[in-house]
Amino acid sequence: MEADPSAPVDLSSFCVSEKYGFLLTDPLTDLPEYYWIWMDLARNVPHLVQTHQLQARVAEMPLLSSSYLKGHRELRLARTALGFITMGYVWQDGAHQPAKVLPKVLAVPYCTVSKMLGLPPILVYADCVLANWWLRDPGRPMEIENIDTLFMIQGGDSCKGFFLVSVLVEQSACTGLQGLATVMNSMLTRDITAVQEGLTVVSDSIRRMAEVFKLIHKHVEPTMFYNSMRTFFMGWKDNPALPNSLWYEGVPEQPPGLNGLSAGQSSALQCFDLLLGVQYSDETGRSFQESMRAYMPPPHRQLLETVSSWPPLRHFVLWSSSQELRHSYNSCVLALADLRTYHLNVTARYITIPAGQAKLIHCPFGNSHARQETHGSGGSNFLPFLKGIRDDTKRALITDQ
Ligand code: HEM
Repeated sequence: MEADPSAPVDLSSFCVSEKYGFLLTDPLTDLPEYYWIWMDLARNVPHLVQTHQLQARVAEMPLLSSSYLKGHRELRLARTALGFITMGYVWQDGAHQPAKVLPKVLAVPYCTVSKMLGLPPILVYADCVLANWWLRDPGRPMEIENIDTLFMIQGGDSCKGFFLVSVLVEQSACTGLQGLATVMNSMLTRDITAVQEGLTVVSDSIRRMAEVFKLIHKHVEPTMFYNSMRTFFMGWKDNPALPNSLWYEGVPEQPPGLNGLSAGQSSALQCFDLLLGVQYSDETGRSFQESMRAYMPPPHRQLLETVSSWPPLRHFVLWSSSQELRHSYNSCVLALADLRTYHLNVTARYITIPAGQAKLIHCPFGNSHARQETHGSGGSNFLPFLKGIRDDTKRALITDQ
């Protein structure tokens, strides 16, 4: 879809809903009976991995046709189920002993469904967060006690907590996306007051995201995150444990090496960066952020392209000479920088500190942990990357000089 900056932005055309933002609206919880085996294995991944049975159970699976899947939500549920089975299958025996071949019964339908959705055949944020939730009581608000996951990986309640807190952070971004559309559309009509109001909505939403993010401390235990969950998030791009990537059996066109799961695959912060004109100064950081877009659903990717091709907000703020508008813009930039500072502190608690403890107890995984200390599951050398991107955010502030 080509961006047309003379026409107003309509978020629904990018599969962004008023109520749920980038989250999939009302994900289905079950597939047609024909696919019961996928759902059965996917729902039981933690137990089957724990007992080292998943690979054997996959080997017994029949090769199912994807052609009975109807509509977007069935495809998303099928993809999410196959994604959880795949991660469990590859990492069942630990970070040091991954499966090198994904068998045909899994690889073929997974690649087919992924192609239909325009996503790579690996578990991404759009699966395990955006499409992996349901409301226990649809009449009650979306709070952590009232939502649940469809699928999990190792890590018990911490895994559930990690996915659900991310769901709630995404939901908090929802009003910010409405604000973003207001800002973009009001720039077209040069309505300074409406741009300012839109920016206030965006910064309130980013602050709310940061507030909700704090729930992570209550619901995710650092050692569980570091020792149990992260292995299952790892991908097969530049991963020394899989030097030849993963072979998708029976698939004529082999996918390239694929990055592991990262919340960097969320479109929300990238959307706000593009709106505010945050420039990634470091080449590695820039290419990481850009590469993450291939792991986002195509309509969300298109929204990012549209925001990036819009007339720049920073120029508009400078052109307006309005102190109030400049203040609202700067307040938004600061809210985003604060969220990133908070996120950095979270990575210290969940990666740096447990990594130090693993070293002290002579972790048997040896080298595979050496990489896990410095690299995020998405594959970035995360500390300089996250610090750099936080500093880039601050640099977007409009000062008097
Ligand atoms: C235990 C909690 C978390 C940890 C340890 C963590 C860790 C990381 C790491 C290591 C990266 C670097 C990229 C990579 O290689 O994966 C990253 C990036 C990122 N994470 Fe998290 N993360 C956590 C939770 C979250 C949550 C809940 C969100 C929001 C939904 C989030 C949003 C992001 C974003 C947007 C990036 C890309 C960098 C940026 O735009 O600032 N993270 N995270």
